[in-house]
Amino acid sequence: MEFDSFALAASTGDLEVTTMPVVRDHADIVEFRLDLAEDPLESLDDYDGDLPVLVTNRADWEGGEAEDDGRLTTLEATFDHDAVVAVDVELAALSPHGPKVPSAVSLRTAARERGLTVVASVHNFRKTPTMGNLRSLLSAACEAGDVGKLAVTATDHSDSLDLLSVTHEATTAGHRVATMAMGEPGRHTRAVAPVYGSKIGYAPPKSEDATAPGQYDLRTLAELVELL
Ligand SMILES: O=C1C[C@@](O)(C(=O)O)C[C@@H](O)[C@@H]1O
Repeated sequence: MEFDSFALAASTGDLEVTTMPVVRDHADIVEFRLDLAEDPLESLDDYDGDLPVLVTNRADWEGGEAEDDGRLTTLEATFDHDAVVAVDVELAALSPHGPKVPSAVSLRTAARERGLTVVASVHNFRKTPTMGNLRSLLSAACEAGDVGKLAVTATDHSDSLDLLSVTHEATTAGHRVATMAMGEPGRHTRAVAPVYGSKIGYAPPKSEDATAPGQYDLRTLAELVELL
């Protein structure tokens, strides 16, 4: 999957949601959060749905539940599954001389050898960095992956405007990006960022199963994006 146009991801730790009508009607892809699943590899083996899968095994140091021990091995073990078309890897794990050990550079090579799309992601659960930092983070993510993803926390609307501006700039420069502001003041960016070029939206099938702060449920986000 190339993510040349907007794709809506049903974000979940439970692949069984793919049988729900709301998911079948509105999702283009499933983001399978391995770190939120009971037995991720077994669930993937049992998966025979039609939706392609983006795999994520979010590190505990980046807001997820996965500890470094075995995290990348589990992630890479999903690559042989036919439904898996894309993988999310944290930018901090991809910098060859970065602080994060183990490094995910060889996992990225393995993903590309199998034709998977690599989403290089950056999250900030505390704040929205300054414009200059947003720009450099997003451009580093675009350099490291096929899609550069930036999820920050907005504390007011000007944070949201900054995020939308860098989304627009990067898209105009020819990059594929996925952006969103987490938290209540940034919520609308989930619907609006696609207008400025963001290529992936994330939403839980049911709002009580949100995988990040401020997410709309899948049906609501689908309707908002469609309307805009
Ligand atoms: O990185 C992202 C985006 C996200 O954090 C969000 O804000 O919707 C949700 C995560 O599941 C996903 O991996």
